[in-house]
Amino acid sequence: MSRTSLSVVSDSVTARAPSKVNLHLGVGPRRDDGYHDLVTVFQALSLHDDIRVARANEMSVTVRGEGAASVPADDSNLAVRAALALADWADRSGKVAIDIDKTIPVAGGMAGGSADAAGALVALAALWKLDIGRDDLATIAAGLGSDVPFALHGNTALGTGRGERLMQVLSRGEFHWVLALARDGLSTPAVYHELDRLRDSRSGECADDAARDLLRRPDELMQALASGDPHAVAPLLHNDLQPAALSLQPTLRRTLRAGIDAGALGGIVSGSGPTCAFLCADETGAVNVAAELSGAGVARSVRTASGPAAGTRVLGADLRH
Ligand SMILES: C[C@@](CO)(OP(=O)(O)O)[C@H](O)COP(=O)(O)OP(=O)(O)OC[C@H]1O[C@@H](n2ccc(N)nc2=O)[C@H](O)[C@@H]1O
Ligand SMILES: Nc1ncnc2c1ncn2[C@@H]1O[C@H](COP(=O)(O)OP(=O)(O)O)[C@@H](O)[C@H]1O
Repeated sequence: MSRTSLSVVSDSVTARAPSKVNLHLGVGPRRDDGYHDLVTVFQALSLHDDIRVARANEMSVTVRGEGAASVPADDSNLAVRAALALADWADRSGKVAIDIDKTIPVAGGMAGGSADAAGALVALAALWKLDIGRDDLATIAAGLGSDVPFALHGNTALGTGRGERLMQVLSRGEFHWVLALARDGLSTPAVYHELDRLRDSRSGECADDAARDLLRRPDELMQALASGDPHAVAPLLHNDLQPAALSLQPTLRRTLRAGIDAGALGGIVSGSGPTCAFLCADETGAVNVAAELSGAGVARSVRTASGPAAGTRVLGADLRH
């Protein structure tokens, strides 16, 4: 090894973190700690955020891109919380400048904040050259939010517990999606709360049998994913949070209908919403559906994306000799 390469120092590292859609989201009754047990199938999508971390004299965060104005630029930013949690694990100071380039809609049900947290963890582990295993990283991630472990993991996975316990799901080929971004976001706790309210108003306490049913593993969907056939997957898309999201934002019904009318195989509210995700037969189909949806005036903006996408990974480091 030459003397030059021995003294190479990375000044900054950039990580890319994916968004997600829940192809299946089964939600159990509210637990005593306020969370809900889930059985969910996550798929990571190509729509991503880039998170750059650089050595600095103090902690700072800047956010640009999609919805940047509504993202906190203080200690409540999930990427800052992630940096502080990792610094604590490594027993070092968290003096870094974090720069987030957002493409994932904020408060859109696509886990953008979780992606930024995962990006900060992966980029900083590389910048600081930490000897940290996947399990420790996943434990720190789960402490930051239920969706953060999946943002690290990527691909397609079955999530249980709060959504933080993951098992890889076999998914063949590439799936093509159209995403209809809404004008206003939806708060995740508010949507879970609305689901509880709707369930309570229907039947009082959730019976044990009914709760077990809600948390059944979606085997048919998992077989369809393994077949790689979007026609088989589309009718099996399911989201228990969808009625709650529609109750809080009734105009989403029109968006869902417009996507199907435009030729999508299936449409669903993504997680807690309000982004609507449409599964299409192929890439050309997705481009056509996106064009028609854009013209229908039912969304703030329309994107195409593919999945499964890789988990959070380092893109590159800026080196100083
Ligand atoms: C709904 C989902 C579906 O994947 O994603 P989004 O649509 O928000 O992206 C997730 O469950 C969101 O996960 P995440 O956004 O990480 O939530 P957390 O920070 O852990 O929790 C925020 C709040 O959501 C509610 N919550 C979250 C997860 C869960 N299993 N049960 C819950 O009841 C709780 O009210 C909690 O206080
Ligand atoms: N880095 C971040 N990016 C986006 N939102 C963040 C971030 N840090 C904190 N937040 C807060 O988290 C909330 C949820 O954002 P987000 O993760 O984008 O949506 P969702 O939970 O619907 O997937 C936002 O309203 C925002 O106030």
